Amino acid sequence: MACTINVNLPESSYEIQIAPSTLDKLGEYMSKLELGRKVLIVSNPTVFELYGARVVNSLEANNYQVFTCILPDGESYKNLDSIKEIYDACIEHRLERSSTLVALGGGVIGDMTGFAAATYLRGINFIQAPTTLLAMVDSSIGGKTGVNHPKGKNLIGAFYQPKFVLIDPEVLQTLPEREFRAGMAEVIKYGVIWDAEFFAQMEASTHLDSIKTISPELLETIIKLSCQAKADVVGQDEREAGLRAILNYGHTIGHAVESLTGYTEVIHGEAVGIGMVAAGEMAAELGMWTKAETERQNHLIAKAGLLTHLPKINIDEIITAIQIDKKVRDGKVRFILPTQIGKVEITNEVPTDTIRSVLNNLQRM
Ligand SMILES: NC(=O)c1ccc[n+]([C@@H]2O[C@H](COP(=O)([O-])OP(=O)(O)OC[C@H]3O[C@@H](n4cnc5c(N)ncnc54)[C@H](O)[C@@H]3O)[C@@H](O)[C@H]2O)c1
Ligand SMILES: O=C(O)C(=O)C[C@@H](O)[C@H](O)[C@H](O)COP(=O)(O)O
Ligand SMILES: [Zn+2]
Repeated sequence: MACTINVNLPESSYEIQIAPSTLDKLGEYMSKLELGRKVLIVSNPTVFELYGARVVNSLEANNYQVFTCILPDGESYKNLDSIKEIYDACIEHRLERSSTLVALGGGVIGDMTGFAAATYLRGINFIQAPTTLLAMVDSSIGGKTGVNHPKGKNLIGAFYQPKFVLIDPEVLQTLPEREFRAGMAEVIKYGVIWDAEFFAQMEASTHLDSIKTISPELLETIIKLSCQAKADVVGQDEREAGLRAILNYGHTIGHAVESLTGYTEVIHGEAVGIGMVAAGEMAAELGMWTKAETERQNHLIAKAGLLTHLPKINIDEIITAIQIDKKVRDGKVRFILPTQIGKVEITNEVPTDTIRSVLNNLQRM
């Protein structure tokens, strides 16, 4: 299944390499870029125990001097304290401008490592080695890096691109099923916002809800088409001046749900699934697409084993939380809403009554 996808950008194009056992080739890939000899691997105990030795061996075999920074596991550690731990390790090991940070883990590790790389010495090299489905198909690509603030998701960050992304799909075999399903939410997102054919292919498939039973061919397609969709969008609008906002489909309500449930009860991908259901229902209320299309979308989300109703959260708190969404303009919350499977639009404003009634209905389900 080896394949290369290019992320074409004005100043910092790079490759996404997808191949089995590719983690063992990280050192080799790095050598081609003529980077400095010092490398700091940023990971967490869960992932490092499983895959750290392979990455260390590959780097050492290519004459890199390797250091590690192992952060606690979990979204609740995606904060500035963890970034300070990365800076401390960089300083302790005298990392230089030519040195490299390697993010080995899911989206939490990837977002934090990218932010530390963007800011340490005003910018050093970084590489994404994603180990969750979500990180492979979404967070490792496109250069959105950052951390959460107690008041909301990803409020502090920078756009900063990796030198390359190395995807070894075999590592998904150890991923907990819940995390696999969460990744499927971002995969389904690409079908709704960008690729109707891909959506239909998933609709016609079975076993979308388990890494143990999904067919290897479908998994391969899912990773490739998702990476391609993300690369296409980011290639047209690196810094979210316009088009890129479509990648935020489902995230306005999703981020509020995630933060209001303390980042553990509902994890990112699950919250995005609920957010897509809410956005689809809003679009139907506003006559932007049909009820039948909403049901097609919701059916696929449910088939991937994801929640389609809103957990018990105070709806006023959700309405308040969405006011700090990054798409807010002139104080108005803007939503990405679908017009048909494969197409979405950014709205100017959705009446608060519509938001409230959709959320109420989703909670009663
Ligand atoms: N930058 C972006 O464009 C972007 C896009 C989407 C999501 N995100 C961010 O990504 C984060 C979510 O990332 P995530 O879903 O990868 O969660 P995560 O990073 O928390 O990883 C999920 C869990 O899986 C474990 N894990 C990772 N790989 C494993 C493997 N191969 N085997 C066994 N266990 C493994 C991790 O230790 C963790 O416990 C959120 O913070 C979200 O905001 C960023
Ligand atoms: O890459 C993007 O652009 C996205 O919006 C991808 C999202 O899946 C991701 O969760 C992103 O981190 C959300 O961005 P934010 O700007 O709303 O924090
Ligand atoms: Zn996301």
